[in-house]
Amino acid sequence: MNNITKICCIGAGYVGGPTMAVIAKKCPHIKVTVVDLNEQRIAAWNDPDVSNIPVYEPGLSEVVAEARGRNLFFSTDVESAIDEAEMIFISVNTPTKTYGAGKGQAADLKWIELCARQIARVAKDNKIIVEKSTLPVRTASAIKDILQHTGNGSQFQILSNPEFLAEGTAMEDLDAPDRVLIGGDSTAEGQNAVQALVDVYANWIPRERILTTNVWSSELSKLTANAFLAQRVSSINSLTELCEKTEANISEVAKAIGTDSRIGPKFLKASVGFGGSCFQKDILNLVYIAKSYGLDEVADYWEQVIIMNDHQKRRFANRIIKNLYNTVNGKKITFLGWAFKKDTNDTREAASIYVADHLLHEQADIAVFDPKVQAPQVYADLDYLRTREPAENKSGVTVVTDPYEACKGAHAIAILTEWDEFKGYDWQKIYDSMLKPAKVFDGRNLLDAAKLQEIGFQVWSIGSSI
Ligand SMILES: NC(=O)c1ccc[n+]([C@@H]2O[C@H](COP(=O)([O-])OP(=O)(O)OC[C@H]3O[C@@H](n4cnc5c(N)ncnc54)[C@H](O)[C@@H]3O)[C@@H](O)[C@H]2O)c1
Ligand SMILES: O=c1ccn([C@@H]2O[C@H](COP(=O)(O)OP(=O)(O)O[C@H]3O[C@H](CO)[C@@H](O)[C@H](O)[C@H]3O)[C@@H](O)[C@H]2O)c(=O)[nH]1
Repeated sequence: MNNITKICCIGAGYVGGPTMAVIAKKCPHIKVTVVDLNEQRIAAWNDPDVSNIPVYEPGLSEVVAEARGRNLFFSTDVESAIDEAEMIFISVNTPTKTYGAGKGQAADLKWIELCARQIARVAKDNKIIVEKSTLPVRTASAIKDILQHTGNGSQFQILSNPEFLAEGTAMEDLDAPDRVLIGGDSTAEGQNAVQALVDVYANWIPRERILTTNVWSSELSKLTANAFLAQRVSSINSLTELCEKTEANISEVAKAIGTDSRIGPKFLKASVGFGGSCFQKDILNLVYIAKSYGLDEVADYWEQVIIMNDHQKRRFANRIIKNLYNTVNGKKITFLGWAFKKDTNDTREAASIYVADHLLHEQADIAVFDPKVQAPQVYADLDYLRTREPAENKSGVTVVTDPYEACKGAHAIAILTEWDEFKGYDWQKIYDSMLKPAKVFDGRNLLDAAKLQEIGFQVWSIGSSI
């Protein structure tokens, strides 16, 4: 089975779409079919105008335009794609459970199980199943259990191949990853399957960057990588508060420690708090797994990363309230940015949602501008919290499509996402249109605080006493 010619990927989301587009681009000899139950999403992937594909990532639409219809296909016909493929990637969502045992911590594997059952029902010959979704360690054994009982004699090999791309840089990350990780069984059949997947990636990735391990190490490495990355953000954020009290400056501290080659400069950018669909979910999952083995100290250690992140988001909102003379009731506060980071339209777990929610409790009047996020998404994010009626979210928040319009008449501007375009705005024009004193709360340390102060703004940057 070493020469794979047909791949299917179940799940056409932020991972399935870009990952498969890159495989299709790099491996024109492989037919790649991405399937999803969500008809609207598949229709968007198939939109003749590639600028309408459902995931915004710099460089993605060009790759889709090149490969779509040649060897890259998007379809809702899940069964045919499973039947046809030699290798099936499972790239469905694995969110935190919102009910039952493990509620609020464990990963909800409902969709993974559905995939396994569907493969078991449809497959008529041997297949390699690749876990691309982020999964709790030992999930492969559950998938195997389901697949081994098909009764039709088909053989399945389960591989773990976690994805490490970050949104906003997905295409670069997929093009030249630090490493690709593949976990498989140590049996001859398992190693054959590993080799088949290594051969796919070796079409463009140097062999020495393709790491192979056992399945469990691979599954656990994904959760560990995210826990370590998020821990760095919480560590630097924990010190922002101390900097504000002591006249130290967090950017200077980050630079000073980041030049130590043992620490390194990346992931030391202080912020309003990390967001995204992965960090919180994966750490909570790690915490849950540790607890389920009775490892309470291990669980507590990692949970602290989330506690610090929640504190940072709340602290930012409280800082705005305090600075606006302890009341934001009826005051217009403009959010520049809603996405969880720049260069993506993804808003899952974005800090903006929680900061807005906190300010809405205080009856602020919020205006939102984000270059890539539209109004329905903003309201859906707030409604998902279920902290107030949807009508109240609608009346408390206005989503504006022009940044200058968004800032007009505002008491304060809060920077929630580090979009580059915010730096190039005409800040004098914005200042002139605002109520005075005009305040900027920079949750990303994005703007030049000294320049804004020269214009007349009162500026508060995270982790400095400005
Ligand atoms: N978003 C990221 O940057 C990122 C990076 C690395 C890993 N991951 C992991 O990858 C997985 C997918 O994440 P995502 O962000 O792409 O999620 P997503 O929600 O964007 O996409 C998942 C898709 O799977 C589809 N789906 C669910 N069940 C299905 C089924 N039974 N049959 C067909 N389609 C089905 C959904 O309709 C949805 O479109 C998660 O486990 C996540 O933790 C995400
Ligand atoms: O120094 C930093 C770095 C990041 N962040 C924030 O942390 C969050 C996550 O950022 P990032 O990791 O760049 O984006 P993700 O797309 O969430 O990617 C993470 O989560 C993915 C899903 O598992 C993994 O594949 C990636 O390797 C991992 O970086 C965002 O809100 C960032 O603004 C900071 O505040 N400071």
